[in-house]
Amino acid sequence: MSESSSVERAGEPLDLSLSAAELERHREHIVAFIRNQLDAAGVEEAVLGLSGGIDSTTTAYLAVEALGADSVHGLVLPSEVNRDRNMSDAERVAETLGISYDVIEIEPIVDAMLTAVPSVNADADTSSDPLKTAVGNLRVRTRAVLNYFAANRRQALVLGTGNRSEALVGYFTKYGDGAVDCHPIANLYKQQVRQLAKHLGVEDDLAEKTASAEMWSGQTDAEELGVDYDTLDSILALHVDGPLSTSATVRTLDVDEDLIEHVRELYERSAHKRQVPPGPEPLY
Ligand SMILES: Nc1ncnc2c1ncn2[C@@H]1O[C@H](COP(=O)(O)OP(=O)(O)OC[C@H]2O[C@@H]([n+]3cccc(C(=O)O)c3)[C@H](O)[C@@H]2O)[C@@H](O)[C@H]1O
Ligand SMILES: Nc1ncnc2c1ncn2[C@@H]1O[C@H](COP(=O)(O)OP(=O)(O)OP(=O)(O)O)[C@@H](O)[C@H]1O
Ligand SMILES: [Mg+2]
Repeated sequence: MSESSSVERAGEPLDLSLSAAELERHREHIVAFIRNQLDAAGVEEAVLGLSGGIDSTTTAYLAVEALGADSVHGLVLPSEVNRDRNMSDAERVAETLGISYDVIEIEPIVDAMLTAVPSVNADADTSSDPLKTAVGNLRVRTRAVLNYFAANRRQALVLGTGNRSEALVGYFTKYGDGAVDCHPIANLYKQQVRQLAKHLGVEDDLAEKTASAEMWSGQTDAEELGVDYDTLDSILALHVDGPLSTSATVRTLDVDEDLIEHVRELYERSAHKRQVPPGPEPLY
């Protein structure tokens, strides 16, 4: 990766866009998937976290199509680092869809946990790694606890919002936003999620919003990953999911070889997040 820019971009990203007919097939396939997941679990409701971002918005639209508005419940869970605009967008999504939702401030819960940890004092500098990531992940895992409390209470499943791009590079918190019962949009690369969102009627300002995990102020996915999603998706499709060699991927996308290696390393290092936690072989 070059030193000059913190976000690498391909000269010629791959066009992964789906045709209208393909988008319609994905829509039907995912809607059927959600219904099947609930049927198999013997429950009638689903809950999901609403962040105002495109992954949760798209998943919420699909869930309402699958189950009806009365069977979907949203959790809007602001922390001190969430932008107000994103939280009001999350509420806008719930209101547009006509689903019930709770707004629960998570910072007091996070603060209580940090206060309870002896080695983290109240004045600790949480703005630099590794504490910054640890606290960010604590916020994400606090949301998972609240999502499961809602699911237990309502006899519901927790819908995840992970897409294919995030899953392949491990860009999620293990047992945080990864702690869910199923991921309806798991087959779609990030740019295809945006496309499906527009196809479903999600407003453009939501569909085109810059992706952010909002684990700390000012975080964007592209800056942290070191690559923008169109480029990341292209490398994943050609080289990680697909058969192209490093050099062929470099030529096709007009990117540095270092960037391909960076993405492959993210993929390999995050294998543990895509697996069930292992134990030793049985001993007889
Ligand atoms: N090889 C290995 N085998 C088994 N387990 C391994 C392991 N390496 C680490 N681990 C375990 O995994 C932990 C690290 O994983 P984890 O706790 O997830 O932490 P980590 O991967 O360091 O951080 C989460 C990343 O996901 C991003 N994120 C999180 C949430 C949402 C979004 C979003 O897009 O919205 C993005 C976040 O910005 C950050 O870059 C280690 O502390 C260790 O417990
Ligand atoms: N403040 C929040 N309140 C409730 N749920 C949240 C909040 N922040 C994140 N989440 C949950 O965690 C998921 C993962 O966050 P992520 O940022 O990857 O997705 P997104 O916000 O929907 O889309 P984008 O990646 O484009 O920002 C969200 O889809 C949502 O379900
Ligand atoms: Mg987000």
